[in-house]
Amino acid sequence: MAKKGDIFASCSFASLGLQSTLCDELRDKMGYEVPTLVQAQAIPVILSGRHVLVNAATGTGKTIVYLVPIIHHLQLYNPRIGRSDGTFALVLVPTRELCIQVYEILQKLLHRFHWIVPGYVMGGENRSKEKARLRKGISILVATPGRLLDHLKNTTSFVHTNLRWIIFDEADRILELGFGKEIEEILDLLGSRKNGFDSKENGGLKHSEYPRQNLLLSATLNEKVNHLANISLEDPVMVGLDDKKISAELPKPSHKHFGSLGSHSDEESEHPVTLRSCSDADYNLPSQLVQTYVKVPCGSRLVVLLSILKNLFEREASQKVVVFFSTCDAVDFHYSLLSEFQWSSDLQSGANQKQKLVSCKTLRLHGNMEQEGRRTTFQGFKTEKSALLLCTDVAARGLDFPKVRCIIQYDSPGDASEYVHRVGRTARLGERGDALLFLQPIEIDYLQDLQKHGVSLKEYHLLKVLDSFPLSCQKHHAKKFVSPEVHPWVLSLQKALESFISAEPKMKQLAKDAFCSWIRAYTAHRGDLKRIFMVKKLHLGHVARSFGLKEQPSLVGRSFQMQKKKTEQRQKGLSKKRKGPAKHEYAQSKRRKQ
Ligand SMILES: Nc1ncnc2c1ncn2[C@@H]1O[C@H](COP(=O)(O)OP(=O)(O)OP(=O)(O)O)[C@@H](O)[C@H]1O
Repeated sequence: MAKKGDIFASCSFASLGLQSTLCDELRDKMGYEVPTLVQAQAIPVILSGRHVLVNAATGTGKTIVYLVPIIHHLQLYNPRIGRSDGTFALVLVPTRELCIQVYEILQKLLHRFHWIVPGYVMGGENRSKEKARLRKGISILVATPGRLLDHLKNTTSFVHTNLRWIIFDEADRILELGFGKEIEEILDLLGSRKNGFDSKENGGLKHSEYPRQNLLLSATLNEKVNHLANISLEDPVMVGLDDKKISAELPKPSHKHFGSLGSHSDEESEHPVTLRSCSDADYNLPSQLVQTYVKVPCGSRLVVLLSILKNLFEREASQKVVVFFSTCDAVDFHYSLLSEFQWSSDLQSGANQKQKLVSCKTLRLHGNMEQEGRRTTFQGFKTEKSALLLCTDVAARGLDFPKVRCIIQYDSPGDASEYVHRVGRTARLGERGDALLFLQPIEIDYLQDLQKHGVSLKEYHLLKVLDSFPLSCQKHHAKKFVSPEVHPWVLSLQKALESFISAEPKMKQLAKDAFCSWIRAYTAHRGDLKRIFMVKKLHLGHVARSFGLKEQPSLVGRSFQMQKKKTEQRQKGLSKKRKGPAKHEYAQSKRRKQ
């Protein structure tokens, strides 16, 4: 556990300038006694009306940073705001789950302020019901960008002439998912581009009497956020960014910015915001997070994953664990396998009784699931005391699942910022947490990539875990095995998995589909990471084994060869003229894939 003083400030919410009923609400309804450090730094600045960019570690309470000042101001409006006044604040988030999460926090915070109405619009929901809610009026609206743009264009009864705040939560992710164009259109439609703030009329839109205030928040920032900051923030204050992260190109100090403990410069500046590229900046990670990696040969990956999970839940039956995969198909395959695979325990205990290998409740979450299923999993994993969640990166950003003990990244994340957000689902608000990253021996240079961002990992003691499983028929304890591939436990479990999968047509199909999409995702690693995750170095037979397939199916081989050929052509620049659209398509498919 981190020390209290590393997370919480030594002041009260009231001392930040917040109205007393709201402070009572924070204490009584939310259980918050004092603000976190980032809340103490950012709330007074946001209350002052300045545009702000907040960069703070995962799980430090950034949601409250922007919601509370908005509620503070709205409850002071005299006469009280009503539903017919429409939307005053807009919170943009990258995923549906985050949309619901922010909305639920709002509901709690607004308990005593019933005249301020929260609401949300997002992909996957019923448009006409959303239209009806917008017609009635929503004071604080949480939205995913695509659906919001749809309503801005097509829902005439959506009143936003009083709009005062636009918040980009997980700003970098919104842009990475390819929503850049939508965001620019949204800013234009709302007349909220930089230099448009002071005019009362903009593009036919009547602005409220209050000046606009835009806020950007994330635990990681990238070059695209630079652009967004430049088009949406007017003379912003930086919270949580030290001089290392603000480009050295700028004359210093060029912005009002708060260092890690709130020191600030008073000089004003006309300079645009310039953040250092994420390729050379250190990331903020919770200091109490224990980070490890495990080096596993490709063909043993599946058995090692199952063994580690078995070990985790045997050591501590009541805990929550999240495993990240690169594709929806991989989530589905592992979910079915964990739910259905039963192993004869004669190898383990001498009794001939089949039982589930990992005995815990298993849930899955990915973007190809029906909205209702996504919602049920999301809510279920929040409330469960003990469960295993298998998911894609759709769960990597912003989601606040209480008491997650361990994060396993079975498939490597894209760039280092994704690593930071995935591991950020544990060790929140000073709690303890473990993170384990799977790497194949050929991928080990990824550690250097993380190191560049100040992230260093220790090696996980895999053999100790494998040795801990009783295999009565083998005397493996007497012998030391240096590689997991030849460990008797690994060999027998692999054999059992392969027999199970080959005997079950449904499982076999899931395994094949997962194999294909895993290869596609591996091929899609971008930029610098292609140097580490090289498809041509993969042994496809071993990849097949990692999906419990005895051999690489020929059909799969052909589709992979086609994929590989396309990639090689692209790398050689043969398809240069398709480069632009291809990038866009990648972003589109990324939104669907995760
Ligand atoms: N002042 C506070 N006192 C106690 N708990 C708090 C306080 N502020 C926030 N929390 C709790 O801290 C947890 C993390 O908050 P939140 O999800 O806003 O973090 P975050 O910084 O946005 O994380 P991420 O970067 O992962 O999105 C939540 O469970 C929230 O209820």
